[in-house]
Formats: sequence, C-alpha cells, structure tokens
Amino acid sequence: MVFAKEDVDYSLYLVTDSGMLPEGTTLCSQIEAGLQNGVTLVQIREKETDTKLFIEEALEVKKLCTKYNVPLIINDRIDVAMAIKADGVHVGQDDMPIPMVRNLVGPDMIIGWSVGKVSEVEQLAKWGPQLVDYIGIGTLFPTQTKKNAKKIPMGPQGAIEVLNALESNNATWCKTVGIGGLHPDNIQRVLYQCTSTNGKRSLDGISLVSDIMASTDAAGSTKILRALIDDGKFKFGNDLKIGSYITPDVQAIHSVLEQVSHNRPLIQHITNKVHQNFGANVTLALGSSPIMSEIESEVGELSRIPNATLLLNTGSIAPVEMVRAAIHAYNEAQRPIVFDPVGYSATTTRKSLNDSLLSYGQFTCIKGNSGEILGLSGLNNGNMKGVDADTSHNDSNLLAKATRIVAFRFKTIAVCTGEVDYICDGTFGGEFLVSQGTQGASVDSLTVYTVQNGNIPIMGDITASGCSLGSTIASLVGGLSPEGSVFDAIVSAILLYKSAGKNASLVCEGSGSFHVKLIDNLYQLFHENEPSKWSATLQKV
Ligand SMILES: Cc1ncc(COP(=O)(O)OP(=O)(O)O)c(N)n1
Ligand SMILES: Cc1ncsc1CCOP(=O)(O)O
Ligand SMILES: [Mg+2]
Repeated sequence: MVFAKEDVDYSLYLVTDSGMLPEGTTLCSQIEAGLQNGVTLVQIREKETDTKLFIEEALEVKKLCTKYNVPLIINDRIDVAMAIKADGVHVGQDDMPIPMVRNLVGPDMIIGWSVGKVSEVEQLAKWGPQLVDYIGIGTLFPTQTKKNAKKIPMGPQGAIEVLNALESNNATWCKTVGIGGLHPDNIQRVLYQCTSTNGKRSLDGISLVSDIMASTDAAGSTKILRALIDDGKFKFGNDLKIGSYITPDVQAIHSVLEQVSHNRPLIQHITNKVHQNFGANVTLALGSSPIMSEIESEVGELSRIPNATLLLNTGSIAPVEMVRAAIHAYNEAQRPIVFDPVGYSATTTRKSLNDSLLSYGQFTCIKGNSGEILGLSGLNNGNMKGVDADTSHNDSNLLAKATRIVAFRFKTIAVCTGEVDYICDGTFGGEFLVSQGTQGASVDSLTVYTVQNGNIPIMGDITASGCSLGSTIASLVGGLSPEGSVFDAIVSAILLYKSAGKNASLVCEGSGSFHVKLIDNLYQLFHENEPSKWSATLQKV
C-alpha cells in the first residue's frame, strides 16, 4: 500500500473496459493518455478477460499508475487485487460481502462499494469507518457500458438522497463518486446539483468508462473532462448574473424592462394547449416574440438565437424526446429555461414525467403553485388533487420552507405562486467545488422573499393565468443583456404580473373582460416602465 487513504484524489476516476477500445489503441495506451491528462484514480474492470491475462494486464497498468503516482483499484477480483498488490478493490451489491472483503484484504487496502439506496448507506454506516472507504453512486444516467444494469437511472436527485443519508448517518469518512452515463454535457451539472441538504457534502468526483475508453482521442477527452471539473462553475446563461442576493430596487426593475424592450427576446413555449394563445399574447404584450414550436429538429437553431429562452410547461406534454432535446439544446447554448411542472404529483404519470425531465437538465427558474412546490419539496405527504393550486395550503411557513427546499435541491430560483408568491434563489452563482458542498450554506440559510398584492380571486376564474406568469418570467429573464441579473428579472416579472392583475381586477366586468384587461395592463405597465407606481410589493421573509 503506497497511498494513504486520505490522500486519494477521487475527482476523475477512470474505469476500464477493453471491449470498447477504438482501433489502433490498447488498454494501456488509453489509460496512459488518461493519466497524462488528469485521471486521478484507475479501476481495472475487465469482465471478459481470463485470469492469467487479467493479471498480466493488471501488472502493466500498475506500472503505469506507479509512474503517474495514481492508485490502482481492481474490480470484482479480490484475489487479483491481492496477488498484484493493488491499492484497492471495488465490489458491488452482488459481489463478495464487504465484511468478508475487508477480512481478506486487510485494513490498508481501499474498498469501494456500489451504492444506490439509502438502506445501503445505513448498512455501511453501521459497519463504521474500517470497512468501506468510498462508494460509487449510480447508476446516474442510462449507460451502454454496464450490461443488464438492473437499476433505473437515479439521476442527480437520487444521488442527493444518498449524500443526505451519508450525512444523517454520520458516515463522514466515506468518499463518493457518481457513475453511469457521465459525459462532458452533464458532469458540471451533476457536480453542481449533487450536494447534501445540510450543505456539507458534494461528490468527491466522477467515475466513467466510455468517455475515455471508447474515445479515439483519449488524451483530448480527458483534458475536456479535467477542465470541466476544475472550472467549478455551471454556466446558466452566457454572461448573465446569477445569484444576486440584493433585493432589486425600482431602478433595477426599470433597467430590467429597458433591457427587455431593447432585446426583444424570442420565447420558445413548449406548453399546454389551453395556455398557447394566452401565453403568446402575454409575451407580445411584453415586447417579446413567442414561438410555440414543438419541432425537435429546430430546437438547436432556436436556442442559439440571441436572447432565446425556453418556457417548458408540462401541462400537456409534447413528445418527450422533443422536450429532452429542447432542454439539452438550451442548456448547451447556455440560455435560460423556465420550468413549470403543471400538476406535479397530481398523478403518478405526471410525477414520473416531471421527475425524469428534472433529472435531464438544469433549470434557471422552477415556478409552480403551492401544490406543485409542496410536491417537489416532498413536504406535501401525498398527491395533489388535480392541477390547480391547493388553497388549503396557505401556511406561510410551510410554503416558504417548501420554496427553499426546491431552490436548494434543484439549484434554481424557485417561485411558489398563490395569494402570496414566494421566491428563493438557490443557485449559489452556479459555483461548485468537488467535496466542498455549498461551503456550509444549507437549505435553511436561504433567503425567501414574498410578493403581495392582496387577494385577486378572479385570477383563478380565467384559465392559464399561472402559466402566463411563466411567459412573463421567461420574457423578462430572456430579455436581459449580458451582466443582467436573473434574480432581478424574476422578481420584476412577478411584481409586474401581480400589479397588472390587480389593476385589471379593479376595472373588469367579469372573467371575460378580466382576461382582456390583464393583457392591456401588462402592455401598459411594461411600456410605461414606471415600477414605482406598481401596487405589488416585495418583502423579505
Ligand atoms: C466506481 C464504481 N462504481 C460502481 C461500479 C459498479 O460495480 P458493480 O455494481 O459491482 O458492477 P460491475 O462494475 O462489477 O459490473 C464500479 N465498477 N465502479
Ligand atoms: C460500471 C458501472 N456501474 C454503474 S454504471 C457503470 C458503467 C459506466 O460506464 P459509462 O461511463 O460508459 O456510462
Ligand atoms: Mg462488481
């Protein structure tokens, strides 16, 4: 044993598979390319190789790892690990039980275990620090590499549950890597999103096979991965400012509206049928251009239009592959996505659809009514009834708490709508550092703001009024110039929408004219741009 366990760097953990080597490469050439460019830990995982050849290869790889001062782990084969004096072994739930492995390998060898469930964390915590040194958390995303993968991909939210369980069981010694379907397009998001709710823990690294082993340029692929890990910042939107904790003043709101008037953002709506026409008119009233496109082949092009922004409302969903392509495109173009999980947890179908979309990307803002935000936070103890707001939930402490949890869990700006709107910024400026958590900031430390303007019950008498707040948020966020503040834009959108709603309610003759007056008032307040006259007010909780 050459490595002190505390010195092991888990940040970029390469697991091998010689079944996928591109022509002209070898197991050793791919591993060396990785080691030269930032791989910090190597696992030999060769499922089809006979013992004799396995040992020969392992000895070659050991020489390489020694040369680059990187520990070597052997998958499954405890006998091989002991025979070649590797630095550690990795076993899964169906392999040799951990206490037996420890008995065989002695106290100094690193032992890694595959974990996907809270009960497995409870088990390793009971064993104590002498048994498991690190866990591979997965499978995170679908992978072609692991044949017969039994588990449904857990996504970042599943990994967060495992991290929370490590914290609640005081398994502080146990390091963590995420594994399964990790590639340059998702590793920053995974490292950013996967933090424990107490803020103390994040993943210690990522582990992957195909991105390096199957690469025709393993050196280049490793460099990309290394740079993404070291960069430490998830980029929400080209030069947008994310994570401002200063309450916007009238001047800041005025500036947001000026930027939107100037930039006239394109707002792609993937939204329910009921909302389409109303949402398009609200968007136009706010000097922005709506496009109600659900065409998969054009999402890439649309997302690259300057100021393009996606409003994703899951009320009646477009083909799921199209929606995923849109999420991917807007994340890749670093353009904002406003997510409106309509009826989240009203049915198991809606819950699993929304959960799968949430695991697929990073969202700038998640906006929902009280039932949806309570559902997303896990505080509702059951299902919503239908898709409308559950008005029995007007306990302000509970709603503020749910908004904080959603903001923190999804690293987003969460908005919970109702008679009072709650807003909470859990983005931490997009920053992440392996192993550092949110540097102590916990879910409870997040500030919640409320927007109030008295009760406007007629809002509930027209259809898609909540969905159109989504259009308003998307227009104001999308219209920001570089350096514009996303938080200010979201607050401005809510103040504007509530003020327009109040004005409209005072002059309408019923729900029909309210609908028209709401659009009129949005148009007038937006173009007049005098937020000091707006009736809605912002307060810190
Ligand atoms: C780092 C890491 N995490 C998980 C695994 C998977 O191990 P296991 O579940 O035993 O599956 P196989 O790899 O043996 O197919 C791993 N190998 N490495
Ligand atoms: C070994 C293993 N365990 C869970 S997923 C996986 C394979 C990961 O491979 P890839 O990085 O190519 O998705
Ligand atoms: Mg195994």
